[in-house]
Amino acid sequence: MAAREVEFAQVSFTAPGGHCILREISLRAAAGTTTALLGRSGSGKTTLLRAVNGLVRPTAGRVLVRGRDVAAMDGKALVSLRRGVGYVIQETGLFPHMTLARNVGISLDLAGTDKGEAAALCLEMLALVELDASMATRYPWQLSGGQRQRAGLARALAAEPSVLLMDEPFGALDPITRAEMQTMLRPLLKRLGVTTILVTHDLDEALYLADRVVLLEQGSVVAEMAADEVLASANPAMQAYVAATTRVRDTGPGAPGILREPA
Ligand SMILES: Nc1ncnc2c1ncn2[C@@H]1O[C@H](COP(=O)(O)OP(=O)(O)OP(=O)(O)O)[C@@H](O)[C@H]1O
Repeated sequence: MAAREVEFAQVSFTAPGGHCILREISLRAAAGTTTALLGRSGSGKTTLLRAVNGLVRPTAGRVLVRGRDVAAMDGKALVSLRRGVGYVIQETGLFPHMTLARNVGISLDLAGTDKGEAAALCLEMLALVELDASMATRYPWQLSGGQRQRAGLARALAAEPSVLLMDEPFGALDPITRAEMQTMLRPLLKRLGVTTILVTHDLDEALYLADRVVLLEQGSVVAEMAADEVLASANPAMQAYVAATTRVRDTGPGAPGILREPA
């Protein structure tokens, strides 16, 4: 069986006010696979994702990254964990006062990488996400949204993480740029063999990028399956999600491709 890079074991999280946000979630992400977290707004996707890098501490259960319990980690161990766990968010989190080269190189600086080597690695990272080397001297505000997302991804990958967390990374992009990003990302994730957990509201994105798909409702997992099983799934929650988010779906050869209302 493939190694389990990330494992949630009976993870619950109750916010200080008593609001139960995650309920006994048990999931496993095998090394090198991509798992998409789907679910309506407020279902707990981001909270679950942030439990992997220790930004959220479960009130019960354990989150294991490569077999190590994140909750048991102290300051130093957490810093080292986060170095191995890339984090990409919709707002990119790029530092506005730093050029792309510095933004991308920041994890290398922190790791004490030699300056010349870091500069070469930055260019390598930009090439990896298909950004021209001339972008290295630009500031984030001198880039388009799609270029900023590529830079955010380059920064996350620079530290060679074994786990990559992506929280609606392309949510703010226009459909064409979003599709370009997905096309770039899919082979890249496979090539790097990074274990990815992706939060998305976009079913097509989940089906295109992920090996496994998990559906959350009110903090509980209500469906979990291989991506290629989703459209034909007999799981009522998954069926309802697919129906509610789909207006056009090619149902095979000769499909009319016309717009239809969700059931
Ligand atoms: N630290 C916290 N304290 C209190 N409530 C919280 C906290 N973090 C999240 N919540 C609440 O937990 C619920 C789940 O939030 P979360 O951001 O995980 O959902 P989500 O599925 O990612 O939503 P979206 O798709 O809109 O980003 C929401 O009701 C949110 O208001």
